[in-house]
Amino acid sequence: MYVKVCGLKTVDAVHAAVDAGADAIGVVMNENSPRAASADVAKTVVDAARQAGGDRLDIVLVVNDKPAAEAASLAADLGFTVLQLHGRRYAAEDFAAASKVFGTLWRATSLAHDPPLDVGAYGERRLLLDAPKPGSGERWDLSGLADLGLSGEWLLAGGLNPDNVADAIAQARPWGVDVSSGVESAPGVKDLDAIARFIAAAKEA
Ligand SMILES: O=C(O)c1ccccc1N[C@@H]1O[C@H](COP(=O)(O)O)[C@@H](O)[C@H]1O
Repeated sequence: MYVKVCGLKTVDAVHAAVDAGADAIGVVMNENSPRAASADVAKTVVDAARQAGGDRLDIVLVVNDKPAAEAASLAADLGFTVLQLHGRRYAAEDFAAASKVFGTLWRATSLAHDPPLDVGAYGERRLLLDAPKPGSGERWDLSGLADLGLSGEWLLAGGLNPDNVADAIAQARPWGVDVSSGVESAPGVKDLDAIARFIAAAKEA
């Protein structure tokens, strides 16, 4: 099981995730998020992630409030390896614009937005299915997901935590999982022990 831990802002959190076996870490650069990282913080996290995780770790910039081409330039300038364009504001033409500037794109969406469900529909490398409110920590209805016939490299997100991730995997059968609020002690503050527990639970599922 591929595991991404999102919303990291500190070097300690990067080390906790990498040491526990995370496959990807995410940094949110979204003004209204409790996890919003400045450019300086993002650069520090990216450098620590590169050093700790080497080439095997995906280092993901997450945005949902910036024009796609601007987000792509930011991802390139700061040294990210993946750009996650999150939410319904990003249409196929936004992915086309971003791909001129930056190589690896992920599309994050919600079933509530009735998106195309085939991975790569907008030229993205991976698809992430999230709750309607990104980064809210709210659970959403996973029943029926396994019947949608999703295939390929898609990640489940939204309201996951160390205690529910194994059940969520059994129910939805994703290729990977993604967590943010569920490994925090307060909004924007990562709980290093919860990060390790989440990764262990997902990998054992
Ligand atoms: O975390 C945020 O604040 C955020 C802001 C804008 C776009 C996406 C954001 N987070 C993404 O939401 C998923 C699920 O979060 P949670 O586990 O339910 O809190 C997270 O993996 C991020 O990719």
